[in-house]
This record gives sequence, structure tokens and C-alpha cells, in this order.
Amino acid sequence: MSDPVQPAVLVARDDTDPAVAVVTLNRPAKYNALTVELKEALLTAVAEVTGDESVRAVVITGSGKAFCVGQDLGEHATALENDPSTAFDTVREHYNPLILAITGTAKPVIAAINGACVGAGLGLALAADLRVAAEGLSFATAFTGIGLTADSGLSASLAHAVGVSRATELLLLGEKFTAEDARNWGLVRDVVPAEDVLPAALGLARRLAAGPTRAYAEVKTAIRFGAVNELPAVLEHEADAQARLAGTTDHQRAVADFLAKKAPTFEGR
Ligand SMILES: CC(C)(COP(=O)(O)OP(=O)(O)OC[C@H]1O[C@@H](n2cnc3c(N)ncnc32)[C@H](O)[C@@H]1OP(=O)(O)O)[C@@H](O)C(=O)NCCC(=O)NCCSC(=O)/C=C1/CC=CC=CO1
Repeated sequence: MSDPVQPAVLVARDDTDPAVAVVTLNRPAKYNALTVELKEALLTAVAEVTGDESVRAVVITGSGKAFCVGQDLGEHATALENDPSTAFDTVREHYNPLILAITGTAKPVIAAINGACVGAGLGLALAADLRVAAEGLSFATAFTGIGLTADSGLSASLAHAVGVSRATELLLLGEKFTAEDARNWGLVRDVVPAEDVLPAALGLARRLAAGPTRAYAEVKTAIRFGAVNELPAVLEHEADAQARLAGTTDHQRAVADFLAKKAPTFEGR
């Protein structure tokens, strides 16, 4: 159970740049383990900020010492006791929509990984576009440790991030790995002291929020498209995307600014 006076998820705007939204998983005493309440609140929060036109970048983080340690195993044990045949309905009902909402948004999403990042928590982090992690934190897939296979998109996202060989090793053995390992493997962009994780993520988010929002949306779609399609189709997709961006103010003005030897400014349209 969450603390009754504390919402399971907090949604806020950055003080410096209101185009940056911050979504915080808020069950610190349980390392932000995912209950149904938290998963539903997180989906609502993600839908709210990604559906808001004034938001141009999103940061997802955890309160307290952890980012997220995956499924709440107390709640899962109760579900198993009640009916093992429905205990995993939450994968389709909650995890899949959450991962699709985070990966599917046109807005850049940054995971500010402030502490332990395990199981479906790792799936959430990998659903984001960029990751900043705290020095010394532990990552783990953890699924096989409790007799499970991967969910929350990790079968694909981990393999895309670190390659099939390492993803297989991480999923089969379930061993912990460090933030420094994650950076060396290209899984996170920056590793910083814990107190600097949110500021670093906000810095990235502000930079992206001041950028060419429509170009970012095309980049995100193109990366997803490129991961599962043959080169001729990828090239066609890219050509269509560039043609769509031709009509944007951001592109036209940035070209004019370049020729006038001025720094570009973007409005996201
Ligand atoms: C290695 C750990 C992540 C951290 O260890 P440590 O720093 O020693 O901290 P702890 O004392 O263990 O934990 C602090 C408190 O948080 C509670 N907690 C931690 N993880 C969970 C959890 N997953 N569920 C519920 N509660 C959790 C812990 O009990 C402590 O609270 P109390 O002091 O009040 O007891 C370590 O915590 C760890 O290994 N955690 C388990 C990681 C795990 O296996 N996660 C689940 C993976 S499976 C998944 O994510 C997805 C699904 C999908 C759908 C259905 C079913 C299952 O899985």
C-alpha cells in the first residue's frame, strides 16, 4: 500500500522551464516497487504530460533511494495466491500500455535514474530516450531470479541497447551491474553523483525543450521504424520525414540563421 497521504506519482513542471514536465514515482519506502495503484497513476501521468502541447520534454524519476525495483512482489504474491491464472494479467493491463505510452510519445523522455533500477524498472528506464544514472547504483534484470522471463519490453529494448549477446547474459544470469557498466555499454549517457542526477536530467530536458520538437519526433519514429524494417523501406521513411520537416518554421528559420551566421532558435513548430 502507498502512504495514504502521498500520491503514488507526482507530476510537476520545471521551475526554470515550464516546457519540461517531471514525473516522479513516489513509493520511496518500497523503492518505488510497482503496485497496480502506482502503475495506473504512472500511466495517467504519462498520458497527461505527453498529451499536453505545452510540454516539450519529459523527465521520469523516482523519489528516495531507488528509481524503481519493478513489480511489487508482495502484491504479486497475493495475486498468485488468489489465482495464478490471472496473476500476470497486469502485464497486458498495465505494463504493456505503460511501455507503449513512454516509447510512443513524440516528446523526448529522459530517465533520471536516481538509484536501484531493477526488473520492470529497467524496462521503464529503457523505454525512455536518454538515461542519466547515479554513481554506484545497481541495475539488474532480476526476472530469472524469481523464475520469470523478461517483460516491459526488455527482450527487445535491452538487446537493442547492449546487443543480443550481452542482453542474453544479463537476462539469463540476472547479475547486478553498475551504472559505470551501463555507461560503458552505451545504456546510459551520463553517470553523476546521486544529488546531480535530476539536475543533469533537467539540463538535458531543457536543452531538448528548446530544440526542434518536430524533428525530434521524426527522429524517434525513424529509429523505431529502422529497428524493424529493411533498408529500402527505411530510406523511403527518411525521405518522407525530411519532406514533412521541410514545411516547419524551425527548419526554414535554422537554415536562414545558418546562412546569416546566427545561432538558431527553435519554437517547436
Ligand atoms: C536489490 C534490491 C533492489 C535492493 O536491495 P536493498 O538495497 O538491500 O534494499 P531492500 O531492503 O531489499 O529493499 C528496500 C525496501 O524495498 C522493498 N522492496 C524492494 N524491492 C521490492 C519489490 N520488488 N517488491 C516489493 N517491495 C520491494 C523491500 O522489501 C524493502 O522494504 P521493507 O524494508 O519494508 O521490507 C532488492 O530490494 C531486490 O532484489 N528487490 C527485488 C527485485 C525484483 O525481483 N523485482 C521484481 C522483478 S519482476 C518485474 O519487475 C515484473 C513483473 C511483471 C508482472 C508480474 C509479476 C512479476 O514481475
